Amino acid sequence: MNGDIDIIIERAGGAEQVAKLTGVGLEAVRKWRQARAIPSKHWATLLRQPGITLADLNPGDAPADDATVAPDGATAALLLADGSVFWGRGFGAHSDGAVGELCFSTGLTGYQETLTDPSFAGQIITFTFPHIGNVGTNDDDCEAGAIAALGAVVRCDPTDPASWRSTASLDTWLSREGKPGIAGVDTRAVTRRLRDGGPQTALLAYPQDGRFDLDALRAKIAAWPGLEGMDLSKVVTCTQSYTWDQGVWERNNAERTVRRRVVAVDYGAKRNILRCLVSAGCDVTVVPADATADDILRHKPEGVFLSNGPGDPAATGVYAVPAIRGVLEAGLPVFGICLGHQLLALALGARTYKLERGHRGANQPVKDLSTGKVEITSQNHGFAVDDKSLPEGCSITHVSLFDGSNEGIRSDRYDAFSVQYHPEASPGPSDSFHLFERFVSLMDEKAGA
Ligand SMILES: NC(=O)CC[C@H](N)C(=O)O
Repeated sequence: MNGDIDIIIERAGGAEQVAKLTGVGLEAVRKWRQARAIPSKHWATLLRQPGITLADLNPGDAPADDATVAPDGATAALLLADGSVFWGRGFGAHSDGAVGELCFSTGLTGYQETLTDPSFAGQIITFTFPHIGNVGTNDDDCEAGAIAALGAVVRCDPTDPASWRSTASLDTWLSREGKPGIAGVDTRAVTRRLRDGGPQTALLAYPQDGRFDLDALRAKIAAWPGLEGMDLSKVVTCTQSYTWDQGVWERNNAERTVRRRVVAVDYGAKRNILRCLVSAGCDVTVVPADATADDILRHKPEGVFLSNGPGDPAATGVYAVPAIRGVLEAGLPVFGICLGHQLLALALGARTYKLERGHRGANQPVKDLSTGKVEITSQNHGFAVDDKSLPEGCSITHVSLFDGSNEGIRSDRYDAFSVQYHPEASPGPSDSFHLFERFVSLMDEKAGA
């Protein structure tokens, strides 16, 4: 791409146009800049070409720690706790500053499912795939009734939706849902920071008046306590029990006539988990996260499902663990996914910890230790079960082939098993659907069927 680019250097006291490069591409601009050894922090650009950002001209560079003035064209900013500022173009809803944990997701598809996955409450998502928003949004692909993530960080400006299924653009949908987005960010640089430096607090600002008081925004970042110790299930769970009867559209389970009564505890459940349970042969009643064992057993379930959800498992465990222990002692089959896996582990006496690098994306290889088979899985978690803390009578069943962390357990004493990953996919591969059938088999065995 070649065009005219005005180079503006920003120094204390003001900005000065120092060059006009005509008919050049990005490479020429980078070389121009390198030849003059202009550091990032004195570097701003007024770009004549749409679609080029400051990040294009600073590939891999740390953005300026002391940047205080938004470069021309920037309407939004992503500030990290380490002091860095990424400028970009805002879309979606205006925000004076959404603060939370910044994470990255490597999924190539499914941004709508990702943004609505309740497990992302308290988090700002950086999408490593550059084209986000290009197929728009619709009413069917939501994993919950609202967007759970605090905001979206993307590389390219979302284009007009190109899909017959789209009913609203990403921009319109985010606006409607009151969530901000920022485009034009060097998401590779953001991701490297998280990969190398671990999880950190960040703030996404897309102010209506276009003004950025960076000191005030940094104070907001400093005041955010972090996800550790935070129970967010209570924020995203349902307020009342309800039944769920919709299955997965591409799975026809009509041949299964015997159905099993399952209570699903909603710590922030994704809809596709409920659909998979129905398709595997379950009649599902969903109960709120703080349901006690008695509340659960009142529904006379044949099995209990523990859902995914946001936040720190240890914090949610304060009320979830006693309920799960009651269900285990009642002798019911139990199946947990993600937060449900972590809570089951806590109930069995193990510990959880915060990962150095969370697993988020639809390309995570997991080995099933009993069969030796590898499944490509969908994942979204920042905490994990500490293998070493598993008590006797509890086995490790699955392991991550990325970092060796725990991906699944089974109890020898109870009919209970769980996985850290998301067998319901959405988005992602459905290699692991068989786990829902395994849960139903446990209930069949119990019923003597
Ligand atoms: N998807 C989930 O259930 C996430 C579990 C938990 N909040 C974590 O980050 O590890």
